Amino acid sequence: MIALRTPVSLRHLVVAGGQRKRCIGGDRKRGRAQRRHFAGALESLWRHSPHPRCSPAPAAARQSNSSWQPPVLENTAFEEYYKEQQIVHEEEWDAFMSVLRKPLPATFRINASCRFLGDICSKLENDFRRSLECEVSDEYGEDFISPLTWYPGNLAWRLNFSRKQLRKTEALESFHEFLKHESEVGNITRQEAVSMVPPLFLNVQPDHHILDMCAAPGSKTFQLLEFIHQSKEPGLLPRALVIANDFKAQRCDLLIHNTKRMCTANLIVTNHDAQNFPTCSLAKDHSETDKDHHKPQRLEFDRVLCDVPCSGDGTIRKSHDMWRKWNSSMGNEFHLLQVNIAMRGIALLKVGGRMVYSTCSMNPIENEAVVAELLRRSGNSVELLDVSEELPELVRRPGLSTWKVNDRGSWCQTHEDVSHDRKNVILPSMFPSSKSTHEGHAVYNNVDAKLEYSMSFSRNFKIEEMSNVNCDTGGVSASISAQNSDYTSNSVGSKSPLSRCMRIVPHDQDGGAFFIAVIHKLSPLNESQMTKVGKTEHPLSTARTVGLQEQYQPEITTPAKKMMHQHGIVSEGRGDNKLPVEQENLSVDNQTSKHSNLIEGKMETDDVKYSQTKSGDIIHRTKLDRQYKWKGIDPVLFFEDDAVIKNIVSFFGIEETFSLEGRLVTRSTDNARRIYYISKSVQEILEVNVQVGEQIKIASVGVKMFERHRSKDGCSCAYRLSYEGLSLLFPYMRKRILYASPVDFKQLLQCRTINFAHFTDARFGEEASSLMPGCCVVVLREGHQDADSVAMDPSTISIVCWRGKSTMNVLVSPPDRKELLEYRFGFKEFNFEDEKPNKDINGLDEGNC
Ligand SMILES: C[S@@+](CC[C@H](N)C(=O)[O-])C[C@H]1O[C@@H](n2cnc3c(N)ncnc32)[C@H](O)[C@@H]1O
Repeated sequence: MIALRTPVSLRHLVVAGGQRKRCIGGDRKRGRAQRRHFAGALESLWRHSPHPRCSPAPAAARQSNSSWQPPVLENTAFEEYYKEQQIVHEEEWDAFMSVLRKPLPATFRINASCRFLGDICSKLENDFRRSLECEVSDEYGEDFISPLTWYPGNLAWRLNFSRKQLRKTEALESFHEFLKHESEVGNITRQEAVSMVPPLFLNVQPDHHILDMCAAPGSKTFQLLEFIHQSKEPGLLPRALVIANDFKAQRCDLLIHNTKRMCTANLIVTNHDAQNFPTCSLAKDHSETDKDHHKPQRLEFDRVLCDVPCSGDGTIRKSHDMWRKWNSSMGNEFHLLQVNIAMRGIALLKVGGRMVYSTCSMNPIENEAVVAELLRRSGNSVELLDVSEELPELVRRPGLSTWKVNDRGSWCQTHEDVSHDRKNVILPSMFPSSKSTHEGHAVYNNVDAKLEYSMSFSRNFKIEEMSNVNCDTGGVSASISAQNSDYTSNSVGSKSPLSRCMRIVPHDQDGGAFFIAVIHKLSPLNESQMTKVGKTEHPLSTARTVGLQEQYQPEITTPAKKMMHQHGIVSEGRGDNKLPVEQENLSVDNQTSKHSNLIEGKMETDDVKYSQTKSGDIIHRTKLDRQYKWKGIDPVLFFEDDAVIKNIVSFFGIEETFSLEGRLVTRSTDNARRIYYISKSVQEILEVNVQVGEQIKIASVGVKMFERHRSKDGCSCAYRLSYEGLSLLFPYMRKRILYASPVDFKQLLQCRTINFAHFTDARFGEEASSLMPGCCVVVLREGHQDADSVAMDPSTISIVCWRGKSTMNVLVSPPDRKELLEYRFGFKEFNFEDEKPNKDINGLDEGNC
């Protein structure tokens, strides 16, 4: 049996009230909005609760805010619009609408490349699936938690309740805590099931260069990173790389924060309008003189994910606001931006490469109309792939072949129906009709529109079942394909094979809605197609469209935003050398983490004069900043200070086989406080970028590997290791390594600081005390005979520590320590919430244990 933790709901109201006191100026407004939001949330919980006891009295919510209104899950315009568009069959309409009003089941994905994959899966199966089942099966059914059958490797799971119910149900508290913690350390990503689909259709390989054009908040980027890191050996990096881009700087911050959990050297986060994502072509004369012919001469990608900004009405089940906001012009407003972004994606795609176009909208103007336009513009350079054999268990429907365009309440079948003064807003490309002169497309003229129509309601159809459909688009000359955008026909159905697009509809699998199309590039775009990509003007400027998107999309909300604030996350390259106030005010915490930069403060110094390059100095850098073309973003600089590198190499005993040349970077205003490590593939891109005059605006790159400290313990190396980069470097380290017994290792994780004399294994205490002060690595000693076998064993557990005057101090964040304690030692009671940060690395000498 379950019971709602009513006090939690009340606590939310109290918190909201409490915030009011603290609010000043504009924040007061936000406080009011938040209270309204909480009241709405309570009411919504009440409405949707499957259990009468889950019903906090709406009166209580009303008391807190007199303007409280129950959420209205209705919108007549929405219903009329989609009925007219026939996005589902008439008989299905009620089922469709009723599912839209139900809470969305919570779903999550396990990180395929995480270290404790087996432990997490077994915990899910044993601790939660079996044991919780008896407790909650009355309410949520026997299968209250089950894997999504279509997701490879049983790595994605679905719950029989929404995220809200998960938060509010007492019996699920430990499960909720588990999900929160695992998300924080990067083992789990809480993501809507349908949103997991597009990356799966990219068929990513370990050597692929991948562009994620509109990437924030980064759940799909994270998936792509998982794919490329799945089969890595300890210390070896894949050849692949991901460039994750987003136009909005604030959303780039979120993207950086979320992808940091992956600790990857193979990621570049960029901040461009995807419509104009740079090509970075090297001049011909340069490529001819370049000896290394394997180096990229132009930025091109094997895979492009084009998950474009959209009206987002496919998320209506979780964004209740959408019911109120939705109007029929939303889809129209995004259409051309989507076409332009996707055309840029096609231009950047290698011949033979795959691009996935996707939206979380149900609107054909943002979906099939965009794909049809891409096919028209690209002519025989691309084909729409039939992927019906891939992910066969995923229930999906074919794309529509007919739709209409609604302009201010009037329906138009063709562009000719559009009133004269609206013709530049309602574009020809929004209509299915086109008189394609394209031979390849002409093949589809034979397809009976009725056949496609009826097929659009059958599930998981096979393209082969369509007798006369042929996807060969070859043999069309460039001059013919250049004429493809001809919209003069009066026919209503599209001539493109749009049934190959995929629509995921909410009532098929009790999820959200999504649209996916997979495009294969057959030959380079010709010049006129390329020019068109650059020249198309939107009746709405990009700024306006982004503004629209802000309006329609839920803001980056609380938990993630709060975390970013707590951890002082900003785009690493943005700003003016200033840390956020919160971060600056943090006194030294002796933890480092992939989630935070908390180690700053006393362990680092700004008064060390640092030479950026062999010849450079601070003045040189300031000049460089002034020259740098991207305002507000710090340039990425290759770290080439030989003296510092030699010192680090010798201090930690880093083997020559670990490539450092050209693989260390820093940011210009960072004063080389942090040094990041990049993969070979990233290095090559950065080199090309330098050669082409910094065309790529880089917000974040690589994995943090070294951080400068300012300890006065007498350490001979100015840098310490970062836990984020440890797994990569450790197999190549020969010095500064200590081996602790399980008892001492566990104690270190629990206490953070231990006096040398207090280790259970006295010999370990002596070894620690005889080590020179400074950063070191403590390895869990278990069954290993020699250093080589330890280093190359992927299951080796090691942590970054600081050997102080008389103590050993752990430099690992609380969530990471919790993870190690739980999965390595089965210790579940570790609660770090109340843990106070240590004030000072020297103060640690008192020792906590
Ligand atoms: C649908 S969301 C992407 C979701 C993301 N792929 C994920 O799975 O987490 C669309 C994103 O596009 C970004 N965006 C909007 N206009 C853009 C543009 N012109 N170029 C690049 N990104 C843009 C928005 O900031 C937003 O983060």
